[in-house]
Amino acid sequence: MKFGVLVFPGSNCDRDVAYVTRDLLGQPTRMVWHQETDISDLDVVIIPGGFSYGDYLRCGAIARFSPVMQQVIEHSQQGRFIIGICNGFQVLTEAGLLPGVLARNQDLHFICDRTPLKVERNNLPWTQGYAQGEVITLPIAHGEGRYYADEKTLSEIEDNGQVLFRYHGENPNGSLNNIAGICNRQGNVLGMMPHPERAADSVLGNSDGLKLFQSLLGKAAVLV
Ligand SMILES: NC(=O)CC[C@H](N)C(=O)O
Repeated sequence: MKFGVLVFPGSNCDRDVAYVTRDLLGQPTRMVWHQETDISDLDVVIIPGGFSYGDYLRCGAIARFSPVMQQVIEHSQQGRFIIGICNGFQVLTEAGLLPGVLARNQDLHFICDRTPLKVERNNLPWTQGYAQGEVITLPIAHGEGRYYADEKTLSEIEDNGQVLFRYHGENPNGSLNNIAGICNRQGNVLGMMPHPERAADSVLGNSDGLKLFQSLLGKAAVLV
């Protein structure tokens, strides 16, 4: 399965995630500079964490205008897999590929921590390696992670089962309904604030994030 990791000026988790897909999982992986316009060779697009364009204005607000994003939108329309992690989640909401927004954390501080998460739904390629309701721990590191959506959107994503991960116990940033990760209606686009790539190698003492990438392997790239 071929993975592509988008690189914007200011991305800083791109190599970490490529280490997971290429070195830990042995999958072909290439870095995709944000000015590229042909990503048709990819099965999975990863939008990594970081500070794209310095995250001035609003996180992800400039990155979504990068040339590659038109191809990312087409990739999603074809039902192929896209995962946005942290800054990548922010880019996906800014691009309109996922509903809602990520606003400044409730206490206005940048948070760097480890947090328990509940897997809300395990019948998607992303999460099928986990048990339904399993509690895992992943690192978080963000200043704008407070998930917000208007009432109608929020009840739609809840009713459609689009919430895949919820903060368990303490809510670190004030996200509505403790939301930490959601997918689009079709399930092929996933955005999450926690960093699974930072908890994928057991040498780091926690590999709860590895299954997220592992679960995808061998799955049809196109969901209906
Ligand atoms: N780790 C990240 O991707 C951080 C995203 C963004 N810069 C924020 O602070 O919210």
